Amino acid sequence: MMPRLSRPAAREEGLLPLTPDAAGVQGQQSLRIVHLGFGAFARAHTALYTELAELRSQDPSQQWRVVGVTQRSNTVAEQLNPQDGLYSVVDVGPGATGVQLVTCVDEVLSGPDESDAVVALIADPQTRIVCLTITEKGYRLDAAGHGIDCADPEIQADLAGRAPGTAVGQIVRGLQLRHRRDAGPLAVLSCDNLPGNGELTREAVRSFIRALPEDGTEELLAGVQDSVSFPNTMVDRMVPQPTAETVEQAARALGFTDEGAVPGEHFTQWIIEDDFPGGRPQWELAGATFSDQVRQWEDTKLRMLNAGHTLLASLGLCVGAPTINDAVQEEAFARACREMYRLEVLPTLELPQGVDGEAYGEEVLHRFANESLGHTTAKVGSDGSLKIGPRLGETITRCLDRGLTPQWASLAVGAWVHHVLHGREEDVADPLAEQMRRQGLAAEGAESSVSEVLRVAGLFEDLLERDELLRVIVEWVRILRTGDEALRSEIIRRSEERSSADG
Ligand SMILES: NC(=O)c1ccc[n+]([C@@H]2O[C@H](COP(=O)([O-])OP(=O)(O)OC[C@H]3O[C@@H](n4cnc5c(N)ncnc54)[C@H](O)[C@@H]3O)[C@@H](O)[C@H]2O)c1
Ligand SMILES: O=P(O)(O)OC[C@@H](O)[C@@H](O)[C@H](O)[C@H](O)CO
Repeated sequence: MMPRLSRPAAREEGLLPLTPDAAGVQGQQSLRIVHLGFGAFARAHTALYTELAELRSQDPSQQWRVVGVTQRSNTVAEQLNPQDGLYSVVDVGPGATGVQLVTCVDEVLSGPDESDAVVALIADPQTRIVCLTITEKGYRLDAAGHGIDCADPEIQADLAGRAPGTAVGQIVRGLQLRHRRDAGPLAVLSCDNLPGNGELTREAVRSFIRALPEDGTEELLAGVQDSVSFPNTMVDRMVPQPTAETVEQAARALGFTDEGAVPGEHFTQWIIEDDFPGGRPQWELAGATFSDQVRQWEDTKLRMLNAGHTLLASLGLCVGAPTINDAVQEEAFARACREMYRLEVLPTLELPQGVDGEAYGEEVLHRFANESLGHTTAKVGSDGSLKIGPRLGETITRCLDRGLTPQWASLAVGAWVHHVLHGREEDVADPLAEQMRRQGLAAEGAESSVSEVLRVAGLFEDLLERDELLRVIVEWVRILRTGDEALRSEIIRRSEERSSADG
């Protein structure tokens, strides 16, 4: 049997250098990143950038270490802690360069079970950055997205003073303690796929503080204003969930069993606002770009890549395509994606300087076709009630404002609604799944059924007053009801109709 990965074993095999003391590096100051939501993406992207930056840094006086925090299940803690925090990232698909061992993680704490320890770490002066990859739903925002949802029972329990169970609760309790101790400045860095993720996290934190029942909230708000930054950032790397094959690939490369190995496509990008008052790793050495055009990058990525992902995942779920690669191999679905980019997204998008929108779209489609990735339509298509707005809302609004019918973006919405209403119940992964289906199916007629699902999801409420949007979504849902072949032919027919109109 292959031995389990650990620091002593890896050192013995020459995978790790000797300990810092033995290597003679004196006076190192270890600074800390606390990463809330230490799932697959955090390990294959953000922590990997820290690892590579540390490896390439010429500055031995500072060393950055990461403590991961699980939020819901303790699987990652159970995988990484017996390995002394070590794990590997397996590059898969075109351009893959192999397996990278990540050594910068000290430990993984359990958010649910060790909440007080998490708060204490956030408050520790050596902690300079709190990162988040907690998924869209982890922010527990109100329907308008302007702050936390004070009606959420978990938020209420955190506000009432229990050891905090939500990510925003953990951050605020940590900031409270930090403020009392005068522990110095901090950056809170949301790396989730949300537009304006930094601003949105700032608002979540501020609204939580405002809702606290205790005294001293004004002072804390002022402290946050003075010493806590919330940089916006765009993150990009397709990271599917690890499988047994990932563990096997890592084992072949390392000679150890790595229960925490994660896969990722070779492509990776990170654009960040440079606002880290307590310092930061030299992530630029690992390929990150510090830019004042983060908003344009975020919009481009969300409205092109993530919207395309949502379109393909929803269509794939409707026709039984298990992966994004399977979905994009379907000529009709790839066409739908291209048409959405060409006719609806690009004409209404402000691209970052120097980016060619058409080439960006083609590259994204090429990345979707990575057959080694196994990115499932189930995972990408999950939580549609929270993802559709940030990915498709802006495109739909801007098209309607210009008098254009956003029929391809509406196909993504229609396919998702169809899946919610008629997919196998166990396949609809969404916090509102049960309510959307029950109320949607109880409504009389296709139109009411679709608008009921969208209403429960809090999507496009103001836009639905414009008949055009509801009409086109309902049309797609009707086509989807008639079967997969009818759907494919209708997509091809409409795209050809459009091409001949253009030509
Ligand atoms: N996987 C990717 O390709 C990718 C790429 C770019 C950005 N991201 C961002 O990273 C996020 C996580 O993706 P992942 O691949 O790591 O997923 P994952 O399922 O591996 O991990 C999700 C993490 O979020 C936490 N989480 C889930 N629900 C939560 C909740 N209600 N409250 C608090 N925490 C919660 C989990 O505990 C876990 O740590 C995505 O939602 C996205 O915003 C992912
Ligand atoms: O991670 P989610 O669930 O927010 O979205 C699923 C995918 O669209 C997403 O993770 C992409 O793979 C990623 O954004 C690529 O950078």
